[in-house]
Amino acid sequence: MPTQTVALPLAKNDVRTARSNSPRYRAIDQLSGGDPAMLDLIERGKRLIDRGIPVLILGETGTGKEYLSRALHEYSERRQAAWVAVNCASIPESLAESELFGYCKGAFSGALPGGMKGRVQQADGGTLFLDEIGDMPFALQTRLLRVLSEREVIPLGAPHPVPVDVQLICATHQDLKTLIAEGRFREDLYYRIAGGVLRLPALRERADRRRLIMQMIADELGGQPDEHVIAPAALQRMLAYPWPGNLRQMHAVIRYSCAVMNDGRIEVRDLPEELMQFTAANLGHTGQAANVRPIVPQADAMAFPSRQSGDPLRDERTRVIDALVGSRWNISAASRQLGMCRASLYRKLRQLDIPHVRDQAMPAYAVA
Ligand SMILES: Nc1ncnc2c1ncn2[C@@H]1O[C@H](COP(=O)(O)OP(=O)(O)OP(=O)(O)O)[C@@H](O)[C@H]1O
Repeated sequence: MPTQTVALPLAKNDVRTARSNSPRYRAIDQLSGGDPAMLDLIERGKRLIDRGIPVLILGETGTGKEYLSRALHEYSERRQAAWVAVNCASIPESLAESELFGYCKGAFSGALPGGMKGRVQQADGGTLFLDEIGDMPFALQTRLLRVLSEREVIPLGAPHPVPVDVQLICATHQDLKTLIAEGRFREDLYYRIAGGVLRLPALRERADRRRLIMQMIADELGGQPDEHVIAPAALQRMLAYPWPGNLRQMHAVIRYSCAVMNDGRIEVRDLPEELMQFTAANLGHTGQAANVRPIVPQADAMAFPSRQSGDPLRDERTRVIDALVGSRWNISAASRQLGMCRASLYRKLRQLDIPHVRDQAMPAYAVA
């Protein structure tokens, strides 16, 4: 199945030129681990895709917009033809027109002798994925609008238009309505590209995080999902973490953890720094608590006096809090996990300034 990505000479940040090294795309039905909003979105996407309706995928960075675009193409009747991705944010304005629409022999000095087919024409019969559409230069928006309404392109220097038939999928993390209000995005183009809008949920809002984590670990290690490959405290931390970088960040964390773990099991110490430093108590400060289901009454993190970095007791305190949160404050289970008796754990709580949950009006910890 042909796949093309833009590798513009001056594009410094088109990360997708690396796709050929790690193209682990998923089929459309594998994009959800059972999250109801995702299941609904997938069903709507499947119904839309072969109707000649342009699809607009919205979502925060790293929520899987490109994966969804690719999966929709693979599901569609156009799957035998090309899926051509263009990152509108990384096209230098001076090259944009020729890259997108192509040019004829001798169109300008420095042009390839035989001319060049533009990306739109390369996607003929298949799918054109315009990523970061909100960053498309205004002048180019006007040209694109014409292509979409006339269903033809005029390569630079060409005497006649060339008909094209593409399924258009656009994506952006930006609020296009705001860009329109600011005069940075054409309203008529918006209505042309937003035939069907699919809004991907942020990872912190998804109810299928546990299954996603297990599936990503299984993919990384090869094999079936298996909860034994991750310690409960490490899993709890991943479930409670707000994932500002969404699936991209989760994937990177899992790759890292699988690379550094010992004895085939991910422990808290195998998590990268941002998760090591994260304790559920941070939720009170990040404002993410609304997306996280509390296991104990919600709380003010100040209830647990925090220790500064460099404090030798800090790591131990984090480890103890994780065990307590992971066991839902079951002291016997937490002490077993920490390898100490119940009396020692109570002593530790006093030594590390961790008030027992029952002694607080509003204890601080939450898990997903
Ligand atoms: N369903 C999935 N399963 C596993 N990993 C995924 C999935 N979706 C996305 N990823 C991971 O997240 C990364 C980002 O995905 P993708 O490029 O589709 O997101 P995006 O929303 O288009 O990002 P951006 O807004 O930055 O362009 C992928 O490279 C992959 O590592």
